[in-house]
Amino acid sequence: MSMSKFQNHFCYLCGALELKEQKAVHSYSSNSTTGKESSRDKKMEAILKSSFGFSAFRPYQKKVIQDILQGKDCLVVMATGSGKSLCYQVPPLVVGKTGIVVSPLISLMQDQVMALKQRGIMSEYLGSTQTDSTVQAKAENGQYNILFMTPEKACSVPISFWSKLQKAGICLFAVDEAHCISEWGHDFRVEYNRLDKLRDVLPGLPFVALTATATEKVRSDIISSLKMKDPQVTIGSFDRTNLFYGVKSFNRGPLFLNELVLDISKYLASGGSTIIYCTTIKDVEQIFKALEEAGISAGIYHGQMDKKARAESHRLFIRDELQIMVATIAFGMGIDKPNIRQVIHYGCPKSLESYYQESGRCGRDGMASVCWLYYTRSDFSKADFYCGESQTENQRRAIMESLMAAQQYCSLATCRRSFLLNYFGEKYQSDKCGNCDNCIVSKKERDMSKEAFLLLATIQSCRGKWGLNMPVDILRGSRAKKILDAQFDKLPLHGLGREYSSNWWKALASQLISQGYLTENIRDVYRTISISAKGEKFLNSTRDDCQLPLVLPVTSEMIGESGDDSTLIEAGRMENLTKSGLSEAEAKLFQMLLDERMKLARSAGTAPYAICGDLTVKKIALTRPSTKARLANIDGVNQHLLKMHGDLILQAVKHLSQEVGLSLDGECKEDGNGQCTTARKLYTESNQGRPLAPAKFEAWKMWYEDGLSIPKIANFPGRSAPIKETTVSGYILDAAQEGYTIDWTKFCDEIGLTCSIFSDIQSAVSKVGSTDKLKAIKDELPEEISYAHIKACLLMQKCGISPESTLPRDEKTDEPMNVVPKFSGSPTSKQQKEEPNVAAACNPSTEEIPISLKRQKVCESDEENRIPVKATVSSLVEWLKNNDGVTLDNMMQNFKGSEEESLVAMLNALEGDFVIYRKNNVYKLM
Ligand SMILES: Nc1ncnc2c1ncn2[C@@H]1O[C@H](COP(=O)(O)OP(=O)(O)OP(=O)(O)O)[C@@H](O)[C@H]1O
Repeated sequence: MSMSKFQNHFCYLCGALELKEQKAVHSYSSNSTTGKESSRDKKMEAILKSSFGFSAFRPYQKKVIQDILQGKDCLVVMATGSGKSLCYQVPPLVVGKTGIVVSPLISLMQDQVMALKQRGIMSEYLGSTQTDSTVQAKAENGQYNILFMTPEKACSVPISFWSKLQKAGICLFAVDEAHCISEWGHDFRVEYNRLDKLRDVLPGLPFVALTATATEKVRSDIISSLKMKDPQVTIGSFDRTNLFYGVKSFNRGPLFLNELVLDISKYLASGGSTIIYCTTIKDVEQIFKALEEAGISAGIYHGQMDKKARAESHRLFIRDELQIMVATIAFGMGIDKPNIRQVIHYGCPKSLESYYQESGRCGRDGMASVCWLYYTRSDFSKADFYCGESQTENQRRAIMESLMAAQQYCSLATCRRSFLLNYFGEKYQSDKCGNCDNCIVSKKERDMSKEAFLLLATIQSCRGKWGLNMPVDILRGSRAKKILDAQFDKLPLHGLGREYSSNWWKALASQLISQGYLTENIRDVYRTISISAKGEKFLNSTRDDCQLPLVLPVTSEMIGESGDDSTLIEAGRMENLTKSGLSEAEAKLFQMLLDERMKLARSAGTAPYAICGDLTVKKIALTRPSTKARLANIDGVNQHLLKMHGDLILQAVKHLSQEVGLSLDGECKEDGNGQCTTARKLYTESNQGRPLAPAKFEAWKMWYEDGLSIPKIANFPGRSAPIKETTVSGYILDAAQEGYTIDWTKFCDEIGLTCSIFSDIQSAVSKVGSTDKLKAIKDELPEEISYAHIKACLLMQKCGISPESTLPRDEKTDEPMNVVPKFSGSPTSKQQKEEPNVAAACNPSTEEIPISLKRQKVCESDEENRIPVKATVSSLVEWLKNNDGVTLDNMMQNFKGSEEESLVAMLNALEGDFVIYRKNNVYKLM
């Protein structure tokens, strides 16, 4: 499609959809203002955190997921890296059915399956390279949350596969890279055209098409090809705000190669990945060799390599074993690596469409990343090469127009982002984005009216019959045959522009084209240049004694020539971008944590980004969490990551922070969507008691600090064999005995020690007459009263813990507690206190003092009303069930009997366990 057609289609597309989008946005916001989120919406949000680790949906994601869940067909056109995949990944987890995703490349599917598995999501792919013969059978039984398929496979599996899967449960059929359906798309795939056959096989199933590039023609092709019914069309912005755009002109040769290698070696230190795209295999090999000679290991990828070598190169790059990839654009669509920090184009690409796509492969995780384009003037004369296979004049014109747009982008003196977005039909609100070389480098400007006059006058003399080379050569005083033949050497202007290079004059011409003084015309694969009406006006108004000023920016190609020596600020340097917002020590820690992640990925046989994203590592470096709860609250940390690697990460954070001299639980300086708040110390070293046996200490730590329940500790993964729950509760009691703080309310709640059991144990002790022989006491009691109950009861009395405010009321009898003073001796003043003891340590120095407990009626309702309500883990969860979305203040209002610290401890424990999650300091149930 020609550039102008492309633009027109795009404008139409955006215009036509504006209304629909506005409606969607409106209905969405009015829903949200009612504050009544449906339970499905709540589940979506909970899954976003627990499975993906994210605290907020990106624009359009929620709307698309809601549409899919309502069974609607959807067409989603959103920029590369905007998060389209999440739109088909969340619904299967919400409804507990399989989502089918058709994807064009096996390598792409394998990478996605790898990343999903790291999130604990059941996922597999079916395609020619699948070696596990059980996958298909498991798939049809609905064992996967997400099943990827090549289009060939989707069309060739027997109908029985689909009918079985329908029985097991299927919730969507997604077609990724849906532009492959259309012959107008840039990657047409015949097999995609046969997917519509599945419409009849899977009636009523929502079909979801997703792509990053779709003109109106492609969009309607997708809709009709997939027989979509009244699809919901969502079009996101094409602005990749985290990408820096920069352009540099260069001269081919060893000098520039040295400069490039030097630049690359600087980037290496920052740890990010780089792709260098070349326009020819020769360039790929040359750069690869230059890097190799400088001792920099890089990957190489081009169409003439065999399949195996290409796959290996791809694998090493994806897994961060190689930081740099030098490639032709054959290294393309299968790149799903979110942490590419830099894409360099060595040579101008053939169109702005391909540049947007290729450069868009960096920064998919949203972190600051850079796109540099290096061009030489000779790149712009490759039209006949690109037109080589085109059949018609129209096709050739389209290719020429695309190349001219890319050339215009290179020569631009104004905001590059604004130019790019305008080209794709999206209006950019401002003249300056502040994140491209032209916006951040203050360019020198000067009056170039004299030079403009010379150039325009010479072009006028050529009468529009020539391209730009001829007038430039005339000005430079060339005596080439073509000049002599045309007698241009006789022109008075001949040789008047010798003081500037050809490229300088061409750079001036580019500016005069973009300002409308010159016009480029296409004639087959040739371009000619002529004066526009504006240019003529300028020429006519200029006389010897009076020349109107024409102030133009000195572009990078002009720098260094006759007075145009303005200095360019080094802009868009990666090392500055990735480490922005980090202090020197934090940057060091960030790098160390990236290395740790690499080790973890190697041992897990996966890619580092699949463990967790760079942005998450950066947030860990900024906040340095000391507990699982704090780690869980970081954006990007999901339940699976915490379970599999949480302990290792916390250990690494602890010792690496120490190494660089940073304290734990630092404040996040990034906005982080409210993720990073001031840390609160829950306990100090002095809270801890005497040394304990490691197993006991570990059990206490997991229970009290990490907030795990007794059954969870007993069955904690990673132990060679589970231990008994009674052993765990025994360990915790031993810790309490040694002076370690424990939350008695929580403990009694977990072991089921109620008022009436407590009372029964007291009677038994009284009957036996001593606390020495536990067995004798046990024998006096019903079977269901365990040793743990007896031990806890005795220790509570020993530690002076008041049972009336600690123990839950007996559910069966609902009777008032009848605690009879059975033990002899007199209580200490501490023991007589009626204040609740929530998180109390047993004072190890306390002598065993038999105590006499007062007879009380604490469970009576009037008494209950008088005593402020105190939270237990279960009562807190129950309350959150009915009051989802509450702040700590709300909780303190409700549980007036609980100290803030105790509430925070419980919340942290629940958060670390992924029972609840916190977003902007509002707590919600998962
Ligand atoms: N809500 C979110 N919050 C934070 N990060 C997110 C969110 N949604 C997606 N991401 C991250 O954004 C990155 C890009 O997402 P994704 O791969 O889905 O992009 P895409 O639109 O499919 O891109 P492409 O067109 O290149 O395939 C991934 O690293 C993903 O984990």
